Amino acid sequence: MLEIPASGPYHLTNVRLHASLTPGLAAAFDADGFALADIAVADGKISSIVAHRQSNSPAAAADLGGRVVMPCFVDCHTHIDKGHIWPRKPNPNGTFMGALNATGADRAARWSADDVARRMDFSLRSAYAHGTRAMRTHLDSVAPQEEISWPVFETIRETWRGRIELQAACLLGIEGVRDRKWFERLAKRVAAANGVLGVVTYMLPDLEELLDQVFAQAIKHGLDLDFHADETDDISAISLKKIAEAALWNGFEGNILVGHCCSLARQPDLDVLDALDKVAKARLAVVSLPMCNLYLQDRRGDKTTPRWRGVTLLHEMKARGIPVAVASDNTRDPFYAYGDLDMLEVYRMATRILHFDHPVGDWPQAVTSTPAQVMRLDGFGTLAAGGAADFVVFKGRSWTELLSRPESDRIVVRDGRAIERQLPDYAELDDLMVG
Ligand SMILES: Nc1ccnc(=O)[nH]1
Repeated sequence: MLEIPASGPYHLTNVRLHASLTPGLAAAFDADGFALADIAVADGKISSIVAHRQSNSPAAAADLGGRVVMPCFVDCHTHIDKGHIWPRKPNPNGTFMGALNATGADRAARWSADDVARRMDFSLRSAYAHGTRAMRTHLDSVAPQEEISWPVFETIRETWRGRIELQAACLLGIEGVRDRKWFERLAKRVAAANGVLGVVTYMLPDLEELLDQVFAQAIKHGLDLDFHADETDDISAISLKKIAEAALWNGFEGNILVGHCCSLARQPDLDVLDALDKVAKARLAVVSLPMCNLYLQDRRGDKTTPRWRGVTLLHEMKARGIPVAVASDNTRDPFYAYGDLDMLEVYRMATRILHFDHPVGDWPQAVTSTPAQVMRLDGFGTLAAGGAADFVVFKGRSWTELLSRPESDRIVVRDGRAIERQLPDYAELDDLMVG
């Protein structure tokens, strides 16, 4: 069995690395983007990565036999304030409206600071064990929840610093911006927590004015933006384009991440081209949530069969240079009954749902370096000499091996050492699920 040395510097030899994740590596990459390499680790950092040479590996090196090694994951769109409430608040019919109503009722009745903190910690332990290094969560910020969840988040972010870098974005329907005084207070609260300003956009008559308010607050406080947009099959939902237009006419210079954008995949080609031109020009980044949207979209709650996948047009976006990511989204809550914040599962499912293959190209960046850039996390999501020795050692030696099994026996290395990767037991949350 492979053991990562528990002390001192060490070498890993015969490691399979992907071209898209190892920018500095000069090696003969194969058609799948892989090359064999040798990695040296010292003092929690990668001291060197070189192309594998049979002849001059140090005698004491651990031979990985061609296993794939990837940098730790970056999960840029989650909802760990909602996570794991399913047992006490299931979605009665699996639809989006069912999810909104169930979550709203559970939030009002149950989301005390202790409840939110314990479920968040559970989620973070799972993500950490699976190999996630950084995460952005949305925090439901409909009054009075913002006063409960943001202080909990700030405490947990400190507790987890160094294991998972945490960011938070506020989440509310954009109609909430109509209460200007309250929204200005919320923006100030978000700024005080060094957070990200977020809203859910849909086609309201005053959408443009409301977007201007959101941009004005982001500019005033120097905040990045994070939207939930067009999470629907309704082709008249074009708020992604409206966000791009608002970014352009407000001259916004911060980072903007837009999630979901499901309706775009249903729109006529000319409308799509127009929207994507604007998205590229406004330098928006887009995250698709393939597991949650496969579950939630095209479900009518009437025992009919879904006919489309719910994901947005990531290939067309990437071809235009728009930064694109995939992420976990919800876990075991009314929006998605499953999930464990395992970014390998997200990547595996995305490969099937979104065709991240044949060729794989640089799609692995969608769960690593691209979300890291959107989140302004320098050096995260790549493997490079001088960078942190934060990586995941898989059993698989190829894409077909890596993406066929759950890889429950992966080794997660943080600061050069293999971590204990025990997943939390669901029973820990049982007392929160009664009543
Ligand atoms: N997909 C989602 C939309 C809104 N809120 C959520 O938690 N999830």
